[in-house]
This record gives sequence, C-alpha cells and structure tokens, in this order.
Amino acid sequence: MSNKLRAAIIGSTGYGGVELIRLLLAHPNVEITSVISSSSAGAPIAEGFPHLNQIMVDALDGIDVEQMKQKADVVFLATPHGVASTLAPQLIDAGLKVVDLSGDFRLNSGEVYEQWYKHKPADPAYVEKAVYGLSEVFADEVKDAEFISNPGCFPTATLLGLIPLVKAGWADLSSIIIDSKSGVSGAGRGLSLTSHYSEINENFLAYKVNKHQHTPEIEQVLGRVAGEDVVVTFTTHLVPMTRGILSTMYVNLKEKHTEEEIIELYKQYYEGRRFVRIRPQGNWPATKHVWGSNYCDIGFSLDARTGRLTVISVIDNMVKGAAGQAIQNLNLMMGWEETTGLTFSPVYP
Ligand SMILES: NC(=O)C1=CN([C@@H]2O[C@H](COP(=O)(O)OP(=O)(O)OC[C@H]3O[C@@H](n4cnc5c(N)ncnc54)[C@H](OP(=O)(O)O)[C@@H]3O)[C@@H](O)[C@H]2O)C=CC1
Ligand SMILES: CC(=O)N[C@@H](CCC(=O)OP(=O)(O)O)C(=O)O
Repeated sequence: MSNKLRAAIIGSTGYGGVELIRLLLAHPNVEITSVISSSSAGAPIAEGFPHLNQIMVDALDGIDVEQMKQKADVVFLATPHGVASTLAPQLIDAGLKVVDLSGDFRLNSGEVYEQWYKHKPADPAYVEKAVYGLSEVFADEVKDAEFISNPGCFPTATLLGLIPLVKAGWADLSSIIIDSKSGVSGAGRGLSLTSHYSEINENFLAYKVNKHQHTPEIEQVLGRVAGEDVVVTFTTHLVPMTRGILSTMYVNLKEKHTEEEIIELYKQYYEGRRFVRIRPQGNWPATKHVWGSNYCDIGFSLDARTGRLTVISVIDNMVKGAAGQAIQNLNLMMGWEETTGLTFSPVYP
C-alpha cells in the first residue's frame, strides 16, 4: 500500500476540479483516490476528459461522506458557491482535511455573505474554523489548519499586489481603486450567454460593476492587515482569452517614496516566497508570463506628477487563483516544502 496522502476531489467535472486533477497527478506525495461528481457518478473519467486518461481511478464516485472517509485523507471542494456551506461541515466532522475553493467560508459575516453571494450562509461555527489560505500572507495559520478556505481568484492577484504597501502603512487607504480583467475560464465550465464564442470573441466588457462578490473579501483582508476598515472601488472585466487575471491597482501614497523603495519593500515582504516574483523598474507583467503556473508577478509605476502608484499583478486564475494555491496550502498544512508539485514553469508562448 502506498503511503501517499489520499485525495478526493468534488466538482471534478468543472474547470477547478479538472485543474486539481492535472496538478495532483504530478504531486509526489499525493494519490488521487476518488474523483467525485454530483451529475455523472459511475461514468468513466476518460470519457469526458481524454487528456486525463492516465488517471488511476476508473470511474467517477458520487457524493457520499462515508465513502470519502474510507477512501481519502483530504477532500478538495471545487463546487459552486452554496454547496460547500453544507458539505464541508460534514466532511470536517468525519475527520477529513478540507480545502474549499468556493467563496462559502471566506467572509467572516454571514450577513455580508448573503448580501453579496445571495446564498444562505454557512454555520458560523465552521466559518470560524476555516483558515483563509492566501498562502504567502497567512502561512503561519495555514500550517496549523485542518480546513482551508481558498481565496478567490481576483482577491489573490489583488491582495498580493496591495498587502505589502498596506502593511507598511504607505497607502492612503481611502484611495484604492482596483481594475481587474479575467479570462473566460474564470466563469467556470457551465454555459452562459456572456461566455459563448460569438459574444466574447473580439469583445471586452466590464461586469458586476460595484457589485462583485469579491469586493467584501478584498476589503476584509485589507482591513485585517491595516487594522482599520478599508473600502475599495473594484471593477471586473472579461477578456477574450482562456486563462489569466491581470489586476491594475491605483493607490495614493501617504508620503513620498521612490520606485526603488517600493520595489525593495515588496522584495523584503516576499523574501523566500518562490511564487511571488517582483519586477524591476519599468518592467510590467503580462498574463502570458504566468500562464499555467503558480506564479504571481507584480510590477509598479510611480507617477511623479500625481504621486499615485500603479501596481500591476498577474496570475493564472486556474492555478495560483484556484487549484495551485489549494495545493500550496495543502503542502503547508502537511508540513511539506511549500512548492512541492508546483515548481513547473509557465507555458510560453
Ligand atoms: N474558475 C476559476 O478560475 C476559479 C473558480 N473558483 C471557484 O471554484 C469553484 C469551482 O469553480 P469552477 O470549476 O470554475 O466551476 P465549474 O462550473 O466549472 O464546475 C463546478 C462543478 O461543480 C459540480 N457541481 C455543480 N453543482 C453541484 C452541486 N449542487 N453539488 C455538488 N457539485 C456540484 C459540477 O460538477 P459535477 O456535475 O461533476 O458534480 C460542476 O462541474 C467555484 O466555487 C468557483 O467560484 C475559485 C477560483 C478560481
Ligand atoms: C470571469 C468570471 O466570471 N469570474 C468569476 C469568478 C468566480 C470565481 O472564480 O469565484 P471565486 O474565486 O469567488 O470562487 C466572477 O467574476 O464571478
């Protein structure tokens, strides 16, 4: 019998689930023992996903907590919002480690969750158990966790781009504007009018303006880092590409700093953290620079005329924004080297 950690994946026919399978197949310490589907239990995996036909389990399992308890040590939930809120507590009570990729346990307040997600909130006792897995920032808490709430894709890019500045007290907290763009895989595999080819091809649009569910997540974490309430303006856009998020953030500085000082601040904050790469002056990241990888690349421009700093941060939404960060958190939880199974380079061109 193998002594690898046994992993189950729920939501496995969605983009997040399929990306977890791809990455876990290359993880030296993990064996996928159950691939779970609410809609296609019993179907052969290779039928829907020919690119995964080397996977060791043959058929999709259904959602059965007792079976998961027998088959797995850790369960990844890659399900739509509103599913993990009832499923994760059952898995935790069964003694399983849980990593939830949805938004169900990210927000401290049930009222705020309901307002932005339009779903019934999870039991607060379990929300309290969940550790917010922004790996580079909260690694110390992740290390002791049994239950991870994986950050949203936009918040991952945005928070990694803002936190060093906010933590240092250099940002005018009333001035933060975030302008984010995502590839279409961010919307999941389900069909929708906005993501079908003739609607999004050769098109570029803003959506959920001032109403995006990631706004309170960004504000909650910035507020926690700053030690005071923070509100932001956050606008999301859909770009006709498959993967990638680029967040452009505009911040007024409280006092004068040079670009060199800002770059040094970020380098020090992320020292030793392999997945955050800080760009030199005049060098800005593009989504292709991180495509298919767990990296977050961050670049800067300080406008001497306005005193305003522009921060540009990119990730692959499927990897650092979802499955990659989930595995990074598992590595930390298990006491393994943080980068285990994630050291692959971006795909280019
Ligand atoms: N796409 C992205 O870039 C990111 C996604 N996320 C989050 O990860 C989660 C999954 O996203 P994504 O993979 O894109 O979504 P998809 O829509 O592609 O996949 C979700 C999967 O969940 C399963 N599912 C649907 N309804 C239910 C249900 N009622 N009970 C159990 N399972 C259900 C389905 O699989 P099946 O029919 O096989 O059960 C479905 O394929 C979401 O919460 C999303 O917000 C987070 C960060 C980034
Ligand atoms: C392009 C697109 O539609 N993106 C989705 C991101 C959803 C997602 O992945 O949500 P979580 O990160 O919160 O789980 C959106 O804007 O709602």
